[in-house]
Amino acid sequence: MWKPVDGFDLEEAAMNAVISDKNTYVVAGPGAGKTELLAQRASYLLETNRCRYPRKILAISFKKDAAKNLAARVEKRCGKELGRRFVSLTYDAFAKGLLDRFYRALPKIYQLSCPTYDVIISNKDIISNQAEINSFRFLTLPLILMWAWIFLREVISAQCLSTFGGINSELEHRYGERCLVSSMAVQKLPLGTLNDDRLLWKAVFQVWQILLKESPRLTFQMISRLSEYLIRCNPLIRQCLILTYSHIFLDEFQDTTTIQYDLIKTCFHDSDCTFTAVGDYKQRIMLWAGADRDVFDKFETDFRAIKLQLIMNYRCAPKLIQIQSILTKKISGEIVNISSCDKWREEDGLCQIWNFDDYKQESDIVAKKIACWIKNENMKPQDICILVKQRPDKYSTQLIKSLGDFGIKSRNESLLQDLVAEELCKILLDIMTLIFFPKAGKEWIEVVDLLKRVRFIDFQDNEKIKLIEQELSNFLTPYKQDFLRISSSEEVEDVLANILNWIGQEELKNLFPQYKNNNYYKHLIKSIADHLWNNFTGDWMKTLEFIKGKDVIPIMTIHKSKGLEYDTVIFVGLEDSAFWNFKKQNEEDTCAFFVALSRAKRRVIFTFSKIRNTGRYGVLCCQDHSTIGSLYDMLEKAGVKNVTDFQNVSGR
Ligand SMILES: Nc1ncnc2c1ncn2[C@@H]1O[C@H](COP(=O)(O)OP(=O)(O)OP(=O)(O)O)[C@@H](O)[C@H]1O
Repeated sequence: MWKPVDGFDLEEAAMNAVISDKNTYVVAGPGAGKTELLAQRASYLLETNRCRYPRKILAISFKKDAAKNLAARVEKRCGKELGRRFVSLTYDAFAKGLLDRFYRALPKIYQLSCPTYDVIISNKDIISNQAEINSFRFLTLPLILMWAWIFLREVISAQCLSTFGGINSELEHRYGERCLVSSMAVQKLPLGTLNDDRLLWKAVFQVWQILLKESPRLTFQMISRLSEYLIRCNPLIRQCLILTYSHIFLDEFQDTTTIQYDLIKTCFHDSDCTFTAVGDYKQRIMLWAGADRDVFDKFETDFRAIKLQLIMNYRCAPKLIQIQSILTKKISGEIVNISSCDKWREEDGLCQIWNFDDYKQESDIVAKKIACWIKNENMKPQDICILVKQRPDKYSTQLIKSLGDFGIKSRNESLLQDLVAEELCKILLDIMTLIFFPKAGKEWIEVVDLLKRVRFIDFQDNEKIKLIEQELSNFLTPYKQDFLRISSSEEVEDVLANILNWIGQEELKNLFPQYKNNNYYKHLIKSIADHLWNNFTGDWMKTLEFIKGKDVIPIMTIHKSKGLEYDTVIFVGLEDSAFWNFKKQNEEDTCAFFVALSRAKRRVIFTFSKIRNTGRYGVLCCQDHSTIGSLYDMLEKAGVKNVTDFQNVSGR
């Protein structure tokens, strides 16, 4: 009989979800082991061949690093060989992969004019990029001053709507830019009338045509709509998908948007694929990005899915679970009795609010405290996380300096988190590590394994594997000198390109189809080179460790912290200006607060500073917390202590 892997004990409902042959959705709070449940289920399905060879499991997450972490967990639980049949992607990568492979199968009117297209990250750039192009046509004098350009841009941007694909002035008058861009992916394709508004439909259609046909540029939402359309129009492609994947996992299901749900439904509804979705209503923090409030109900109805609830919290200490229960009641009205795991004592867990006169005092004290913990509690920097609601640059610059004074490294993850999660980045960092430290065992195994896959070498063909190892060893030796001579980011890029040439760029792209888009591939190599060079301090090995996050305190937004966990979390700036939209999105911000609180295993500190440099150009602003008073009320109700006296903090 199959038993959970790696000595994990699963509560009854979790075990039922792991071995279920029905569509299920698991609703559970933070730290309940939802992600672990997916990893265990993957092991179960692969080890028992319930996921029948050669079919695979498709897991879909929101963030690149979440997809990567899940794949790593599965590989750890059931080994590399079986782990290859676990395909872990983000929603965006799944949709883009379909479009990139099958774009030719789209009906003519929605076909791309060429196979490569740029991805528009922000909706607002749908129009403003075009505005720039058009405006340059008007502004032929290169010497026009910058301020004039910024001013004109606003005006031109509005004008652009009328010139944009010949949209007439009536449309321009009737619909602002915002209305148009937010309507682009609202409907499934082909476009019909939007709320019977024929003119709006016409305008949206024209913008679609321009973005598809004239130097193609698409948002991920548009990519999802196109993928959904092409699957709907091509039953054979859908059949291929169904034959490839027998089981589908959906992580963080509470944040699924209607567009994403439509795509999944079109791909796999009424098939023999079995779904497992996991999520937590209280961690729904993507409403602003279109998360569908009814997604659990839709899923239950459409897929006749069975609901399972978990009651454990394996992550957090009991005192923190108590505080979370108070928030849970406020967010969902539920009174649930969550149990902690038995590694904790009843009194374990600490939550405090630290109050400061200004942000400099805050940085100074927080850095000292962290230095104390690292020294006295034997903690590693990566056991600690600094969270902010938004703009890590504004909220953490001073703190990074103060930590640096204690020799503690910290970094803003928003610049690196996604990049480091890229396969390409991992491959290059592994090879660079081997160049400087040929005995790095883990990296050696990873690179040899990659070469075996790229060169189609049987995993048991020891002779050929030896040859590959020799080839790798010969390749690495001269590169150390090349790196030591480097004096610019461009030169790093050249060396990286040489490494990739040696592996075989086309072969790599076949193995990782996400890199078939050449623009994206080149952009990635450039970003990796820039980050390596910008963080180079004279010692390449140290630079590599920094990029990998070794001995570095991560600083990130709450959104980036989803799914992650740390011994200690310090949330900087529990203040009105950080939660600037609290009145309008009270529910979502309260959920965000809940996510922040629940990332900590043992200790969570919230800071409040009376003065902070949050104004434009770093202008000092007085801070308040009356608007987010309900968050303070909850903490007070949970008995969380306010600390104002830091006299005895030494840090040394
Ligand atoms: N059955 C289990 N026994 C012991 N530890 C577990 C078990 N399941 C999960 N854990 C541990 O608990 C922690 C939280 O697990 P996991 O990340 O899977 O939770 P989650 O429900 O996905 O959390 P969140 O929604 O807050 O991101 C991890 O450190 C994981 O290794």
